[in-house]
Amino acid sequence: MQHFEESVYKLIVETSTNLPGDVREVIQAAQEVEDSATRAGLSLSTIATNIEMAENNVSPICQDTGMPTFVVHTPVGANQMIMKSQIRSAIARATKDGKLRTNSVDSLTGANTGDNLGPGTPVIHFEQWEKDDIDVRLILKGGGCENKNIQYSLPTELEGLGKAGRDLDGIRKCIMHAVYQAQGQGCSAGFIGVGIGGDRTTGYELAKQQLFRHTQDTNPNNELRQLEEYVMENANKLGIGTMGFGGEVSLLGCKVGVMNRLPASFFVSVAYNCWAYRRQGVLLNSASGEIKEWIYPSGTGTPMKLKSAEAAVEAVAEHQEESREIVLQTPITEEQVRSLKVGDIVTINGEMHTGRDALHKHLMDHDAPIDLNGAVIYHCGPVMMKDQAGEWHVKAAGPTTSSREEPYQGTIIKKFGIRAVIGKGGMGAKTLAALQEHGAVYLNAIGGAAQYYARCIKKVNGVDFMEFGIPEAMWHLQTKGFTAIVTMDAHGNSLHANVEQDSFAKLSQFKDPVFS
Ligand SMILES: O=C(O)C[C@H](O)C(=O)O
Ligand code: SF4
Repeated sequence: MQHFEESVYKLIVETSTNLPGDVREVIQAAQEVEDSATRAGLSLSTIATNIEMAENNVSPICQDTGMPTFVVHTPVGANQMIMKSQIRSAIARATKDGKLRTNSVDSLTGANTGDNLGPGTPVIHFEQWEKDDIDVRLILKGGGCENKNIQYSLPTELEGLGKAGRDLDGIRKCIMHAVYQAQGQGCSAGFIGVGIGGDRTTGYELAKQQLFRHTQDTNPNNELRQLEEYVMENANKLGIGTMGFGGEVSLLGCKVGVMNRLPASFFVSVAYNCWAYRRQGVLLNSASGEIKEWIYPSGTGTPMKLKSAEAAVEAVAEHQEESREIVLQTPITEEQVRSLKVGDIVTINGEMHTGRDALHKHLMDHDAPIDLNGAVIYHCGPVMMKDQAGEWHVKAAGPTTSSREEPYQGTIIKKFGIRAVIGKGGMGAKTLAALQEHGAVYLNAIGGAAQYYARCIKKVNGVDFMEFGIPEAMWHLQTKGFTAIVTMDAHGNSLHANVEQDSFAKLSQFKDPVFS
């Protein structure tokens, strides 16, 4: 087993940096369906570029490298304690090498352990099997899509869909609702794993297990196969689209599993995974620990179709009446911001500042360490590495879900004179009102495009609040050519509110029984 740790390290690096071939195929099919001269089309081409960049740079596809979750099958007699300790070492090494973000945080104090190790992280499930080899599978599922998981207890009443009973049709309604409620916030278009039955814990486990299936497989259970096909055909009629921008493709995959339940309970558990569907596996020789084969097709065999960023932006600006291309230099003035409208594609040059949960909470009752008048705040928790000269470099830096900052954002815009907030998934009514009152905009960046945005960051000018940990610190970043779309403007318009309303109206077409 002398190679076991090295093999697990290779598995982690591959999973984080090279999206598997079967996942790429599905994203390519979505690109075919979606009109490229739309916001959704632009997002998909950015995603395609990002996938290629991650592979070439051997760097994280998305800065949120998720909760590392291993499922290991071992022959009888294999020493699971040694494997566990070597998996932990491989995780720490991959973190040190910038292949994983420091993602393990003390739930009570917020302290980051700095190496992805801590109570409950990483997650490792062992199973014994009759075979001689060791099968190690890993999924890196990020926090934003994890927040969009949902569990239903049947029977229940679902908004837009009515009663969902304890039968296949009730399950169907839950799944349609699950896709609707995620909107674009889990970086749609997504993949869902569904677990029918079990208890609250095993139901979610079953749902997550489905995400280990091959994207092109067929469910051996005939009823579930029909259900999967139904969902794939109909969920895309909701019109949520990539990043929740509206569009033809909202869901890329649906896999359903079933297990027994207690007479009193009937759970339908849904695990929502973003497009950055990072899962891979290796079959290892149990004597040496060397890799015998990879379990899912390598991404390298399925290159993404690329379009230059300029061409993609121009196509949208040319074909969408409401979209203009605008370049802004920071600091931004109130007048500049008030001239922007939903649909505009904005390119930012100059300094921006990262800030997420810890910073927003802090700024509510403290001063900022720098002048934020006219500033751009970027909801982002990057992957950072320090070189030998002590200089910081950005390894991955896509946006995080903005809605978590909804309780604070309006107050902070007002208090510090911030003119633009960049994030993903949109924000709520309170922020929209603050944008209008104080003169600011919300810009939606493409979730998961962490390499694409890292390339726009030319220099790290400084950092404050390192005590919050790397993802939560306030990084001052010098950017050039950072492009995002205005989805909430200073005139009370919100693309997110519109798409949510439209998709809600569409949801009710799935009210009538299908499987009865
Ligand atoms: O934590 C992050 O950087 C992103 C997160 O996965 C999210 O989708 O909000
Ligand atoms: S930012 Fe988006 S792509 Fe990245 S982990 Fe979160 S949900 Fe997934």
